[in-house]
Amino acid sequence: LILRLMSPHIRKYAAGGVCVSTARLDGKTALITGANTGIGKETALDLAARGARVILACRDVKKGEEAAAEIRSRVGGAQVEVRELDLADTYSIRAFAQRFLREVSHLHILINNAGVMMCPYMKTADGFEMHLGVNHLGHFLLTYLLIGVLKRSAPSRIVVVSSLAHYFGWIRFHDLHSQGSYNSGLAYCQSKLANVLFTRELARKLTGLDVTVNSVHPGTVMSDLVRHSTVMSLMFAVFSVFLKTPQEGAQTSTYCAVAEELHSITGKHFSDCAPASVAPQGRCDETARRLWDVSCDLLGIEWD
Ligand SMILES: NC(=O)C1=CN([C@@H]2O[C@H](COP(=O)(O)OP(=O)(O)OC[C@H]3O[C@@H](n4cnc5c(N)ncnc54)[C@H](OP(=O)(O)O)[C@@H]3O)[C@@H](O)[C@H]2O)C=CC1
Ligand SMILES: CC1=C(/C=C/C(C)=C/C=C/C(C)=C/C=O)C(C)(C)CCC1
Repeated sequence: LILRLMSPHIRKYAAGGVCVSTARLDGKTALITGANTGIGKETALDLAARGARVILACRDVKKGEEAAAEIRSRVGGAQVEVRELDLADTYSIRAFAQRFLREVSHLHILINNAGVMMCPYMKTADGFEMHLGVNHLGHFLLTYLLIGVLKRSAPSRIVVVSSLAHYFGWIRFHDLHSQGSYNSGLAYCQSKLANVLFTRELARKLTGLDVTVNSVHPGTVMSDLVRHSTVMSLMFAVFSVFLKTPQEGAQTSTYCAVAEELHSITGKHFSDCAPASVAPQGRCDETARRLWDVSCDLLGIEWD
């Protein structure tokens, strides 16, 4: 009964920061990975409502089309398109980028949102551990392939959806793919720390080019992310009143993508539409550079 009485107050508190920017995005193009559900879908809806052409990059085109139809029904005149992208397969990422670059001339907002959490030990098509492969390496390659169009479209922004979970991660350079020992929670935390370190190093490399990159903790959000963990699914069900809705969880991604006051802010981390602190292991330039070099080697690319 107490919880029920308190519920509206808890909900108001749990909802967190709101993006109050009224910035319009008419004539702008945005690309969001994993936009068929959860935080990505709500971010896509918000950007579409601001007038952007929004490309939903999804591994399951059918699910993507369902999300696009929902967005069109909620936002009159929404310009949303679905393209196939499986971040667990570098062939798919390259095919996606090739088609994208053929069909789309500008890209003003890239949101690296897709993610997998606490899955059983699995490898991507290229033999990368799934968390590292999808959450970090897949987005690393995608960003590499799209950096030219982002530069040509400047001012442009990259938003990397990381997590507070990066605090509990460290980069295990001696066993990046967890072949020696695997803990699904730690593998997730490692990949979210990689997101923060990637943001840091990319921001350094893009200095002066009017392409910014910031990372985000969306909050603890009720979504399909916990699908692989029974314990987490139960916790989410029990604590649901404390969790953000996906719409609330999308606020900080949207804020980093559109807020006027962030036009020249880069290499920073945000939560609840405000600057947030980064764990010490996420502030180490040497680790960021080392991870960058290892990622290039694994993907067979050169990116200075
Ligand atoms: N929910 C939370 O509490 C928190 C979430 N985050 C981060 O927010 C981001 C969004 O998560 P959220 O919306 O909660 O989770 P969801 O599980 O609802 O959404 C994740 C999205 O990523 C997609 N995805 C997974 N694997 C791949 C792949 N191989 N290729 C392409 N797309 C893929 C999923 O597609 P499909 O539907 O086909 O599986 C889905 O669209 C993630 O990066 C997550 O780490 C961070 C902190 C907390
Ligand atoms: C125990 C507990 C909570 C549960 C937290 C959980 C389950 C966090 C999950 C975080 C995730 C999934 C991060 C992803 O990057 C709440 C709701 C804060 C309320 C207070 C007690």
